[in-house]
Amino acid sequence: TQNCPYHQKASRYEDSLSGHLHKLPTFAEQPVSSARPYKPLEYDTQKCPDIGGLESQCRPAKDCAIWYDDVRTTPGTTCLLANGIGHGICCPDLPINRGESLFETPRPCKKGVELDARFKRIELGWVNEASRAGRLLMESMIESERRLAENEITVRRNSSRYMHSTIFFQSKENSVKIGNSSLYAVFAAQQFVKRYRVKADQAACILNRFHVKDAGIYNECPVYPECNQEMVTSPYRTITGVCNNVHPPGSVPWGVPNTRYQRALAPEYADGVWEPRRAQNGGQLPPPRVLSLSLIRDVYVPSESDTTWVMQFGQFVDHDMLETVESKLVDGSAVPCCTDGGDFLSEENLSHGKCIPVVIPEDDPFYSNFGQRCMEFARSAPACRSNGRLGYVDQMNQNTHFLDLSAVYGSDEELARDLRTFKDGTLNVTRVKRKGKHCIMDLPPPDDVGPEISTCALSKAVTGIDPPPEVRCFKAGDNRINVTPYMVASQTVISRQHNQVAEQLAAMNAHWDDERVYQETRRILIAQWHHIIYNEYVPVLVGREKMEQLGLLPLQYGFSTDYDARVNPSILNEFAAAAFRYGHSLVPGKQSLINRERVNEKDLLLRQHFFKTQEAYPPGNIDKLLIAMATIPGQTVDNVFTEEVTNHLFEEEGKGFGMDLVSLNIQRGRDQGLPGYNEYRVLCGLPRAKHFSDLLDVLPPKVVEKFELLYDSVDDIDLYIAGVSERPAPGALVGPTFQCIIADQFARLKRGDRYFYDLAGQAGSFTEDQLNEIRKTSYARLVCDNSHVLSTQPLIFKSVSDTNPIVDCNCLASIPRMSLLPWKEADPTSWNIGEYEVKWFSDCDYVGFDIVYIENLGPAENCARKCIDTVGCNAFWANGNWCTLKAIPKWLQRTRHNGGLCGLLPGKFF
Ligand code: HEM
Ligand SMILES: [Ca+2]
Repeated sequence: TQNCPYHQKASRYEDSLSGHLHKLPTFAEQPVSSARPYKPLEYDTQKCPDIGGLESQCRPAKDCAIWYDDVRTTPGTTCLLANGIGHGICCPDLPINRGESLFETPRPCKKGVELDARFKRIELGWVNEASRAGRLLMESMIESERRLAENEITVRRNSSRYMHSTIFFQSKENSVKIGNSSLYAVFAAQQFVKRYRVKADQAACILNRFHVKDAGIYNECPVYPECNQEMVTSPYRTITGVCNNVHPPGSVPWGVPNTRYQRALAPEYADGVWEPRRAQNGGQLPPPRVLSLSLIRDVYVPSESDTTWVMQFGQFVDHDMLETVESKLVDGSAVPCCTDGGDFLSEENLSHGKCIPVVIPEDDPFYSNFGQRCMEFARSAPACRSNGRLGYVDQMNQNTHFLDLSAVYGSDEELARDLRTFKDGTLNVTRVKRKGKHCIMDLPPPDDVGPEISTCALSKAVTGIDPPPEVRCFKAGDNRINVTPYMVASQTVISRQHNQVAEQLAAMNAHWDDERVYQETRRILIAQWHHIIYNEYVPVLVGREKMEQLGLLPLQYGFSTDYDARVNPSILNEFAAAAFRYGHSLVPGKQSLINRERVNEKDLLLRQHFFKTQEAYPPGNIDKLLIAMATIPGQTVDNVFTEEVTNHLFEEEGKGFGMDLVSLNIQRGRDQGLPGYNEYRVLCGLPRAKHFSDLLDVLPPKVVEKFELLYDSVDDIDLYIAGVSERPAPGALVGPTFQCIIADQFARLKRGDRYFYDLAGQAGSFTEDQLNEIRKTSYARLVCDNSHVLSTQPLIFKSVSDTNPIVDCNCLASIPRMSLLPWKEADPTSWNIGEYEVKWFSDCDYVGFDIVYIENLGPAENCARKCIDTVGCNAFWANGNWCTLKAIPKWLQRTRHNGGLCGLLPGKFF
């Protein structure tokens, strides 16, 4: 029907398939295996201007994403594709990647640091003693946790702390176990440095000499399977990412869940082990909340070229790459770090060490209205000592580090199974019944945890109506899917895409079972995901030149050979705790519903919609959220944040205040041991600042002024606050320091991923035809194909402009769609007309071979008759094995579904 184009769309891959088989391909369904190198199509008669001295050609917009800034400022770069039917953009070929070297892994013994003479020889006895003391501390920690419970100091359901810890940082049982048991080694190391007065910058070097086992310290690291031949040669990545990097037996594999973040720089813990950093003068650093208050709030600084999708896609990618394990009580519940009334816990109860609450100043212009002095903050959990030696704390990632859509498929086998239907390779969904004239499509499946985590509906107090009973939290590969309505909409698009591709693959390859369809679909989706990230998203974030420098540019044709088994793909601690949180500066205070006429129907105030999924259900709302993200300008990365996250993060209904995300970010950086901003300037090639005024090269004067006021030394400045405040680097969304950290990370995720989508000669490599189809992917196309937005601009991260105008989703010239035809596999059980070699077996022993002719004889009976008349039928393919098959009826069965195609065996039998 007219109102429901989706039903017509559902068969789109078949359409393009039949197009290939029966008629000449239209311009839009360009033949599989597009030209190489990029050859302008004949109809592109228009002359394109030179761009930056380079010759340019008219292409679909997605092939110009990386040039967009240049294109926008060069006149005459809009062009017509396909005999004037589709809108295109003129841009040059991409430059050749350079692929410069990545950050070096820091070593336990710092260059230039002399060990004190008394540490030249240390006996194991010292460590044993420290280990005993550490064990006592551990016992006392467990004791104080018991006291907390006795005194009924717990995290109250529905409080913002509950949302932060139990819902946002939902930790899996084994992650909590690893985190808690790893504390033995942490306490032992802390006791050691304390007792023997080891200087912080020597601690790692000295501790590294001791094996935890020798010191009698409990250390439980998960045991990983060895990589067998099947894992090494599988075309599909494992769900956990294990054996992506083929690890030597007994070692800890890279990139798998519950392994540590790596570091670009050695940490700066005050004690060299786990104590948060202190100021250079030995005193306290400025309280995070004071720094946060120095930021500018709620001044809307719209981006002149980006859409809100840049923010939202970033968060989605973030949820693929990482989720830090937060410390939990030994029983797995949230750690309370303040009283429910917002005061500090008394000394006695504080002693368990998992907390470093954020101090709220007495005169806080906001929180003082609510009598709040203490903001909850539990430390990130320590990772196990995977190298078996003592040392400083590293934090751990609960997700697969790889870009593998783990936010959709799950990072562990159990969850991955829960998300599947095990029918036709599809994922579970919520089917919303059809109401009214809207076409309602599937939503992600409900989380079946039950009412314990039932904060997903807005109460009557906010909406004036009782929450409808069907409202549930959604379930996905990452638990943070429910964090905002935009996030739900983003995940919805990908889960619909999975099911569409699966449906088409299954139809095309009837002989594939559920597992095969699921894995092939997952492989295609992850490849599309990679292409969007490196072709559309990373360019916006770090700019073309930085991409070229680090080898991040996607190829226009052919294969890459960039995989390097020595590159550790793991997420950098600096990336997780600071750089990739750049996105918080882009978060808008409201999310909106905008209809197809581009009329804003409704604003959702963020504070009311954290972990509320109610708005995802009404028919058409997902579309309206998707349109809003493509329509509303994004923001700039700067020191301007919305109050919705700096005062009202995870606000409990009716309280009037929530948490402050900027304070959490700064505190998290200290919690995870990040050195100061100045160190990262040096790492990233900026001069080390000696005075505050040296910061003016990349920071605005107003910011430098504030830093000078608040920090005692330039070396004290926290990475996060300075990083977001930097002026954007040329061509980039972020400043040079975040740009350098983010680019290094995306280079690792490319070079260190054996299943990266454009690699040649790897187990997971695509054929060239397949790869060229994947390259047709754009984010706009995925949004178009999995919603009813009906029209959009082709570069969805970029605002609508003359160069990037809104086009109809059906316009395949402007927003191409990949064809799945190269995934059509010859089905050995469904014969096509032609000649086949048949192996002969006598009771399954090989006796020889013959040629079989398949021809079309009409109905199956004819076939059987001819068989008997001419040659007789003796053997055929069954269940994937060549075997004798003497009975004619089975032969009939095999031919029947082929509508009269029949195998004829000339002459020779046994
Ligand atoms: C409404 C939008 C968002 C909300 C409510 C939100 C909320 C949060 C919260 C509460 C944390 C944990 C803070 C802590 O205790 O350390 C966090 C961490 C983080 N956020 Fe966001 N965020 C949002 C958007 C974004 C965006 C747009 C990006 C990136 C483009 C992003 C990247 C990150 C990263 C990388 C972390 C670290 C996560 C971890 O270590 O597990 N966030 N966010
Ligand atoms: Ca992942």
